[in-house]
Amino acid sequence: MESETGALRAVLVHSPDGELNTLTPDDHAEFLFDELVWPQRAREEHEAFTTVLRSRGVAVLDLREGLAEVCRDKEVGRRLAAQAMAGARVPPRARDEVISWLAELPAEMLVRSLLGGISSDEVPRWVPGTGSLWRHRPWRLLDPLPNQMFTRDSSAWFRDGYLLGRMRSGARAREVDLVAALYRHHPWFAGHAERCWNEALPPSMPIEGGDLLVLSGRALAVGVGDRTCAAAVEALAEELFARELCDRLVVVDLPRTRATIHLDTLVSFVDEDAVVMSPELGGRPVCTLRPGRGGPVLRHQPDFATAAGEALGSALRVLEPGRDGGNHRREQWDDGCNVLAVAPGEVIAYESNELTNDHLERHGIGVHRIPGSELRRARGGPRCLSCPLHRDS
Ligand SMILES: NC(=O)NCCC[C@H](N)C(=O)O
Repeated sequence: MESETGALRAVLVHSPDGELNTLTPDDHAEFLFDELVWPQRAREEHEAFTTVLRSRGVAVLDLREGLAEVCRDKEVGRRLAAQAMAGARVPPRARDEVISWLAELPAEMLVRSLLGGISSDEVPRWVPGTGSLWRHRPWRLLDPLPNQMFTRDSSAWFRDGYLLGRMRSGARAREVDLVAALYRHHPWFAGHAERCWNEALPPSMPIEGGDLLVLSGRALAVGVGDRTCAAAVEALAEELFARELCDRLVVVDLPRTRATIHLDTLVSFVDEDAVVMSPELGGRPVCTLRPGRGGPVLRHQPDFATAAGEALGSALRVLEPGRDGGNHRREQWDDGCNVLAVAPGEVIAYESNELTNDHLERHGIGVHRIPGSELRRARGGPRCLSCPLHRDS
């Protein structure tokens, strides 16, 4: 992966399912959803998204199906069950038995439980250790993963390898275990097991894929804000520079608000030399990190466009829908700036963001408009819903 806009050849997605059904008015915020969504409609919207991808010749791997394939190997299934149970609400004396029960389920059912969560009363009575309170006061034994559909955040590909997310919120931490298992065991990724660029970085330093933009085969842009911390970026720079994978990080300081959780909520590439960008990003502090003898060397930059243009080697065209008037902040909240390029000058966007989409079309960008009335309630757009695995360079 050496760009954000080269013709998209393969992508990892996750079609939402049972994990959306389990949210309640009391806990949706804890799971980083601003509202409850209508699961069936969200699924249909997601299907509309993958239909466009397939119609453009993109190979689509669905995480749910891919995981079921890898869990047919019982050892892999057992390891995933054990990982899930390590953080689950299960009394210690029943843990091994519950792991064995899960590991023996058909692969599809195991995957459904890992994604959708488990209530204690779903565990069959014959599993030893599932005693009295267990039956009479059922509890959520394993939390669901309703944000798994935002495959952008749990991992990100750069060059011929990938970075695994270190998620800021516990509600998303387990997503990474599932993606890591897919990369380790699915035939699509044969030969890539050793290509995780940030394996050595500790989980205590959060970094999420939505904060990473691939500027070129030598440069990344990284947002530091609500989700990704400066320490993680510093460590990432050291790691990538030491491996000589990259020689420039453009680091953008993001506002810490719900509307601006990741860098890609404020900017995405729409063409080789063009971005759609919220005017809010324009005034943010930006610097570059480059390799130096005593560690990464920091240089302040006037703004994102200048720093990114320098990395690209040519001026960046900045399309700012709000500059023409109209209430762009409303659309930014609904992921107007979070579009997925399927080829240079051709993007997928939510249809409701009319001001932004019209602006892009006036500037020569082709826009595939998809429905997103339910999906956008979780604060993620088409870019968030996709993890590109391969693009033309
Ligand atoms: N890259 C992105 O902006 N991803 C969207 C993440 C939305 C999810 N509900 C979250 O708060 O993490």
